[in-house]
Amino acid sequence: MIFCEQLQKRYGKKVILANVSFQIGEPKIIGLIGRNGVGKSTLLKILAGHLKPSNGKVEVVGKRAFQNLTVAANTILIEDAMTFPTVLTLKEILHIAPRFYAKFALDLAFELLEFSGISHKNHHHQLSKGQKAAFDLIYGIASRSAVTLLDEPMNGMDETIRDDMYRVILKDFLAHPRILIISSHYLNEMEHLIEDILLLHEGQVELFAPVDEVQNLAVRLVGQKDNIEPYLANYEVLLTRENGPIFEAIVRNNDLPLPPQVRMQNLSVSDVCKVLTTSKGGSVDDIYRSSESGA
Ligand SMILES: Nc1ncnc2c1ncn2[C@@H]1O[C@H](COP(=O)(O)OP(=O)(O)OP(=O)(O)O)[C@@H](O)[C@H]1O
Repeated sequence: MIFCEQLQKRYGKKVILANVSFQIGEPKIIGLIGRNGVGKSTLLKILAGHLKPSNGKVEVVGKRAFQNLTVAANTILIEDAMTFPTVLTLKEILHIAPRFYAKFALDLAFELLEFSGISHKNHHHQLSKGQKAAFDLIYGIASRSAVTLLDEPMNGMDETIRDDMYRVILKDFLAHPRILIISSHYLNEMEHLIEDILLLHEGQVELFAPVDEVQNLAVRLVGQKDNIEPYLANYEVLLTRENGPIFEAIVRNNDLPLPPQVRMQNLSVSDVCKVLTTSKGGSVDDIYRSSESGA
Protein backbone atom coordinates (compact mmCIF):
# COMPACT_ATOMS: atom_id res chain seq x y z
CA MET A 1 0.00 0.00 0.00
CA ILE A 2 3.03 2.24 0.38
CA PHE A 3 5.82 2.03 -2.14
CA CYS A 4 8.77 4.35 -1.88
CA GLU A 5 11.65 3.95 -4.31
CA GLN A 6 14.79 6.06 -4.38
CA LEU A 7 12.94 8.98 -2.88
CA GLN A 8 14.94 12.17 -2.76
CA LYS A 9 13.85 15.42 -1.18
CA ARG A 10 15.80 18.66 -1.36
CA TYR A 11 14.94 22.02 0.15
CA GLY A 12 16.83 24.37 -2.14
CA LYS A 13 20.27 22.84 -2.41
CA LYS A 14 20.01 21.03 0.91
CA VAL A 15 19.41 17.31 0.47
CA ILE A 16 17.25 16.01 3.32
CA LEU A 17 16.22 12.60 2.00
CA ALA A 18 18.97 11.30 -0.26
CA ASN A 19 17.76 7.85 -1.21
CA VAL A 20 14.85 6.40 0.70
CA SER A 21 13.35 3.09 -0.39
CA PHE A 22 10.89 0.86 1.47
CA GLN A 23 7.56 -0.87 1.01
CA ILE A 24 4.65 -1.55 3.32
CA GLY A 25 2.20 -4.07 1.94
CA GLU A 26 -0.06 -4.85 4.86
CA PRO A 27 -1.68 -3.20 7.87
CA LYS A 28 0.76 -2.71 10.73
CA ILE A 29 2.00 -0.18 13.24
CA ILE A 30 5.39 1.20 12.32
CA GLY A 31 7.61 3.47 14.39
CA LEU A 32 9.37 6.11 12.30
CA ILE A 33 12.53 6.88 14.23
CA GLY A 34 15.51 9.15 13.66
CA ARG A 35 17.42 12.07 15.11
CA ASN A 36 16.08 15.65 15.06
CA GLY A 37 16.10 17.07 11.56
CA VAL A 38 16.68 13.75 9.77
CA GLY A 39 13.52 14.19 7.70
CA LYS A 40 10.75 12.24 9.44
CA SER A 41 8.13 14.98 9.08
CA THR A 42 9.26 15.58 5.52
CA LEU A 43 8.78 11.90 4.68
CA LEU A 44 5.31 11.82 6.27
CA LYS A 45 4.25 14.93 4.34
CA ILE A 46 5.44 13.30 1.12
CA LEU A 47 3.50 10.10 1.89
CA ALA A 48 0.39 12.17 2.63
CA GLY A 49 0.79 13.88 -0.75
CA HIS A 50 1.30 17.33 0.77
CA LEU A 51 4.89 17.68 -0.46
CA LYS A 52 6.34 16.81 -3.83
CA PRO A 53 9.39 14.55 -3.91
CA SER A 54 12.41 16.04 -5.71
CA ASN A 55 13.06 12.65 -7.27
CA GLY A 56 12.03 9.01 -7.03
CA LYS A 57 8.72 7.21 -6.91
CA VAL A 58 6.22 7.43 -4.05
CA GLU A 59 2.96 5.49 -4.36
CA VAL A 60 0.29 5.25 -1.70
CA VAL A 61 -2.80 3.04 -2.19
CA GLY A 62 -1.54 2.44 -5.72
CA LYS A 63 -1.35 6.11 -6.77
CA ARG A 64 1.41 8.68 -7.02
CA ALA A 65 1.01 10.43 -3.69
CA PHE A 66 1.44 14.10 -4.52
CA GLN A 67 -1.88 15.96 -4.58
CA ASN A 68 -3.82 12.86 -5.54
CA LEU A 69 -7.50 12.66 -4.63
CA THR A 70 -7.53 8.90 -3.94
CA VAL A 71 -4.49 9.29 -1.68
CA ALA A 72 -6.10 12.25 0.08
CA ALA A 73 -9.30 10.28 0.67
CA ASN A 74 -7.45 7.32 2.15
CA THR A 75 -4.72 9.06 4.12
CA ILE A 76 -4.61 11.30 7.15
CA LEU A 77 -1.59 13.15 8.50
CA ILE A 78 -1.78 14.33 12.09
CA GLU A 79 0.93 16.85 12.87
CA ASP A 80 1.77 19.65 15.26
CA ALA A 81 0.67 22.37 12.90
CA MET A 82 -2.94 21.15 12.57
CA THR A 83 -5.43 23.96 12.44
CA PHE A 84 -9.20 23.94 12.12
CA PRO A 85 -11.51 26.85 11.31
CA THR A 86 -11.50 29.03 14.43
CA VAL A 87 -15.26 29.63 14.28
CA LEU A 88 -16.06 25.95 14.75
CA THR A 89 -16.40 24.19 18.09
CA LEU A 90 -14.86 20.75 18.51
CA LYS A 91 -18.37 19.29 18.20
CA GLU A 92 -18.85 21.00 14.85
CA ILE A 93 -15.40 19.91 13.66
CA LEU A 94 -16.25 16.31 14.48
CA HIS A 95 -19.68 16.50 12.87
CA ILE A 96 -18.26 17.55 9.51
CA ALA A 97 -15.35 15.06 9.63
CA PRO A 98 -17.34 12.19 7.98
CA ARG A 99 -17.61 14.38 4.87
CA PHE A 100 -13.84 14.09 4.46
CA TYR A 101 -13.30 10.64 5.94
CA ALA A 102 -15.95 8.13 4.92
CA LYS A 103 -15.22 5.73 7.80
CA PHE A 104 -15.00 8.43 10.49
CA ALA A 105 -16.09 6.94 13.86
CA LEU A 106 -18.10 9.87 15.20
CA ASP A 107 -19.38 8.21 18.39
CA LEU A 108 -15.92 6.97 19.28
CA ALA A 109 -14.46 10.45 18.79
CA PHE A 110 -17.02 11.99 21.16
CA GLU A 111 -16.49 9.24 23.75
CA LEU A 112 -12.73 9.63 23.67
CA LEU A 113 -13.04 13.40 23.91
CA GLU A 114 -15.22 13.07 26.99
CA PHE A 115 -12.86 10.48 28.46
CA SER A 116 -9.99 12.93 27.98
CA GLY A 117 -11.89 15.62 29.88
CA ILE A 118 -12.09 17.93 26.88
CA SER A 119 -15.40 19.71 26.40
CA HIS A 120 -16.76 19.54 22.84
CA LYS A 121 -17.91 23.14 23.30
CA ASN A 122 -14.28 24.31 23.12
CA HIS A 123 -12.68 25.82 20.05
CA HIS A 124 -9.50 24.11 18.80
CA HIS A 125 -7.32 27.21 19.07
CA GLN A 126 -8.33 27.66 22.71
CA LEU A 127 -7.11 24.23 23.80
CA SER A 128 -3.91 23.75 25.80
CA LYS A 129 -0.95 22.14 24.00
CA GLY A 130 -1.67 18.70 25.50
CA GLN A 131 -5.42 18.96 24.85
CA LYS A 132 -4.77 19.97 21.25
CA ALA A 133 -2.49 16.97 20.79
CA ALA A 134 -5.12 14.68 22.34
CA PHE A 135 -7.91 16.06 20.15
CA ASP A 136 -5.77 15.78 17.00
CA LEU A 137 -4.86 12.20 17.81
CA ILE A 138 -8.48 11.29 18.53
CA TYR A 139 -9.43 12.87 15.20
CA GLY A 140 -6.70 10.88 13.41
CA ILE A 141 -7.63 7.55 14.98
CA ALA A 142 -11.38 8.11 14.53
CA SER A 143 -10.81 8.83 10.82
CA ARG A 144 -9.99 5.11 10.37
CA SER A 145 -8.00 6.10 7.27
CA ALA A 146 -6.30 3.19 5.49
CA VAL A 147 -3.02 5.07 5.87
CA THR A 148 -2.77 6.95 9.16
CA LEU A 149 0.35 9.05 9.63
CA LEU A 150 0.99 10.43 13.11
CA ASP A 151 3.84 12.90 13.44
CA GLU A 152 4.99 13.02 17.07
CA PRO A 153 1.38 12.67 18.25
CA MET A 154 2.18 12.55 21.98
CA ASN A 155 4.05 15.87 22.14
CA GLY A 156 2.70 18.01 24.96
CA MET A 157 0.58 15.26 26.56
CA ASP A 158 1.22 14.28 30.16
CA GLU A 159 2.29 10.73 30.94
CA THR A 160 -1.15 9.50 31.99
CA ILE A 161 -2.88 10.67 28.84
CA ARG A 162 0.01 9.33 26.75
CA ASP A 163 -0.52 5.87 28.30
CA ASP A 164 -4.25 6.08 27.55
CA MET A 165 -3.62 7.21 23.98
CA TYR A 166 -1.17 4.34 23.30
CA ARG A 167 -3.97 1.99 24.37
CA VAL A 168 -6.45 3.78 22.11
CA ILE A 169 -4.10 3.41 19.14
CA LEU A 170 -3.54 -0.29 19.80
CA LYS A 171 -7.17 -1.16 20.50
CA ASP A 172 -8.47 0.70 17.47
CA PHE A 173 -5.78 -0.81 15.26
CA LEU A 174 -6.66 -4.34 16.42
CA ALA A 175 -10.35 -3.74 15.71
CA HIS A 176 -9.68 -1.89 12.43
CA PRO A 177 -6.26 -2.80 11.03
CA ARG A 178 -4.62 -0.16 8.84
CA ILE A 179 -1.17 1.17 8.09
CA LEU A 180 -0.21 3.37 11.00
CA ILE A 181 3.12 5.16 10.91
CA ILE A 182 4.02 6.97 14.11
CA SER A 183 7.03 9.22 14.30
CA SER A 184 8.20 9.68 17.84
CA HIS A 185 11.13 10.38 20.11
CA TYR A 186 9.43 8.29 22.83
CA LEU A 187 10.56 4.93 21.47
CA ASN A 188 10.82 3.34 24.94
CA GLU A 189 7.13 4.07 25.52
CA MET A 190 6.07 2.88 22.09
CA GLU A 191 8.02 -0.30 21.72
CA HIS A 192 5.18 -2.53 22.98
CA LEU A 193 2.90 -0.95 20.39
CA ILE A 194 4.88 -1.06 17.18
CA GLU A 195 5.71 -4.06 15.06
CA ASP A 196 8.44 -2.63 12.88
CA ILE A 197 10.94 0.18 13.14
CA LEU A 198 11.76 2.38 10.18
CA LEU A 199 14.98 4.10 11.16
CA LEU A 200 16.14 7.08 9.11
CA HIS A 201 19.74 8.20 9.24
CA GLU A 202 21.71 10.55 7.04
CA GLY A 203 19.02 10.74 4.37
CA GLN A 204 18.52 7.00 4.05
CA VAL A 205 16.75 4.05 5.63
CA GLU A 206 19.29 2.74 8.13
CA LEU A 207 17.04 -0.21 8.84
CA PHE A 208 13.46 -1.35 8.50
CA ALA A 209 12.89 -4.39 10.69
CA PRO A 210 10.71 -5.94 13.40
CA VAL A 211 11.28 -4.51 16.89
CA ASP A 212 12.79 -7.71 18.36
CA GLU A 213 15.21 -8.00 15.44
CA VAL A 214 16.34 -4.43 16.03
CA GLN A 215 16.82 -5.12 19.73
CA ASN A 216 18.99 -8.15 18.99
CA LEU A 217 21.19 -6.25 16.56
CA ALA A 218 23.60 -5.01 19.20
CA VAL A 219 24.79 -5.84 22.72
CA ARG A 220 26.93 -4.18 25.34
CA LEU A 221 30.16 -5.86 26.49
CA VAL A 222 31.23 -4.72 29.95
CA GLY A 223 34.40 -5.49 31.87
CA GLN A 224 38.01 -4.48 32.18
CA LYS A 225 39.59 -3.07 29.07
CA ASP A 226 42.35 -5.70 29.02
CA ASN A 227 39.76 -8.48 29.07
CA ILE A 228 37.54 -7.03 26.38
CA GLU A 229 39.95 -5.53 23.89
CA PRO A 230 41.38 -8.81 22.55
CA TYR A 231 37.86 -9.88 21.59
CA LEU A 232 36.81 -6.71 19.80
CA ALA A 233 38.37 -7.84 16.52
CA ASN A 234 35.57 -10.44 16.35
CA TYR A 235 32.88 -7.77 16.30
CA GLU A 236 31.77 -4.71 14.45
CA VAL A 237 32.32 -2.13 17.17
CA LEU A 238 29.68 0.60 17.22
CA LEU A 239 30.77 2.55 20.28
CA THR A 240 33.25 2.31 23.16
CA ARG A 241 33.24 4.15 26.45
CA GLU A 242 35.50 4.15 29.53
CA ASN A 243 34.24 4.99 32.99
CA GLY A 244 37.13 4.62 35.45
CA PRO A 245 38.14 0.96 35.46
CA ILE A 246 35.01 -0.11 33.58
CA PHE A 247 35.21 -0.44 29.83
CA GLU A 248 32.10 -0.77 27.67
CA ALA A 249 31.83 -1.66 24.04
CA ILE A 250 28.59 -1.71 22.10
CA VAL A 251 29.00 -4.17 19.25
CA ARG A 252 26.92 -5.84 16.60
CA ASN A 253 25.65 -9.08 18.07
CA ASN A 254 27.11 -12.43 17.09
CA ASP A 255 27.21 -15.86 18.71
CA LEU A 256 30.93 -16.04 19.37
CA PRO A 257 31.90 -17.16 22.90
CA LEU A 258 33.23 -14.65 25.44
CA PRO A 259 35.44 -15.21 28.52
CA PRO A 260 33.68 -15.21 31.93
CA GLN A 261 35.26 -11.87 32.89
CA VAL A 262 33.30 -10.13 30.13
CA ARG A 263 29.62 -9.52 30.73
CA MET A 264 27.22 -9.27 27.83
CA GLN A 265 24.16 -7.06 28.37
CA ASN A 266 21.12 -6.55 26.19
CA LEU A 267 20.25 -3.06 25.04
CA SER A 268 16.83 -1.50 24.76
CA VAL A 269 15.49 -0.95 21.25
CA SER A 270 15.83 2.75 21.86
CA ASP A 271 19.51 2.37 22.79
CA VAL A 272 20.19 0.31 19.66
CA CYS A 273 18.60 3.03 17.51
CA LYS A 274 20.60 5.72 19.32
CA VAL A 275 23.88 3.89 18.75
CA LEU A 276 23.11 3.27 15.09
CA THR A 277 22.42 6.97 14.56
CA THR A 278 25.15 8.46 16.75
CA SER A 279 27.57 10.70 14.93
CA LYS A 280 31.18 9.63 15.11
CA GLY A 281 32.05 13.11 16.48
CA GLY A 282 32.20 12.02 20.14
CA SER A 283 29.78 12.82 22.96
CA VAL A 284 28.75 15.73 25.17
CA ASP A 285 31.14 14.32 27.80
CA ASP A 286 34.06 15.05 25.43
CA ILE A 287 33.01 18.72 25.22
CA TYR A 288 32.95 19.04 29.02
CA ARG A 289 36.23 17.16 29.34
CA SER A 290 37.96 19.54 26.90
CA SER A 291 36.43 22.70 28.43
CA GLU A 292 37.40 21.56 31.95
CA SER A 293 40.99 20.94 30.81
CA GLY A 294 40.99 24.40 29.19
CA ALA A 295 41.58 22.95 25.71
N1 LIG B 1 10.02 24.09 4.25
C1 LIG B 1 11.32 23.89 4.51
N2 LIG B 1 12.27 24.62 3.90
C2 LIG B 1 13.57 24.41 4.14
N3 LIG B 1 14.04 23.46 4.98
C3 LIG B 1 13.16 22.71 5.61
C4 LIG B 1 11.73 22.87 5.42
N4 LIG B 1 11.10 21.97 6.17
C5 LIG B 1 12.05 21.27 6.82
N5 LIG B 1 13.29 21.70 6.49
C6 LIG B 1 14.57 21.16 6.94
O1 LIG B 1 14.57 19.78 6.62
C7 LIG B 1 15.21 19.02 7.64
C8 LIG B 1 14.30 17.90 8.06
O2 LIG B 1 13.18 18.46 8.73
P1 LIG B 1 12.04 17.52 9.32
O3 LIG B 1 11.09 18.42 10.03
O4 LIG B 1 11.52 16.66 8.24
O5 LIG B 1 12.88 16.64 10.36
P2 LIG B 1 12.38 15.68 11.53
O6 LIG B 1 13.14 14.42 11.42
O7 LIG B 1 10.90 15.57 11.53
O8 LIG B 1 12.88 16.50 12.82
P3 LIG B 1 12.36 16.52 14.34
O9 LIG B 1 12.63 15.17 14.91
O10 LIG B 1 13.22 17.57 14.95
O11 LIG B 1 10.91 16.90 14.33
C9 LIG B 1 15.59 20.02 8.74
O12 LIG B 1 16.94 20.37 8.58
C10 LIG B 1 14.70 21.21 8.46
O13 LIG B 1 15.34 22.41 8.84
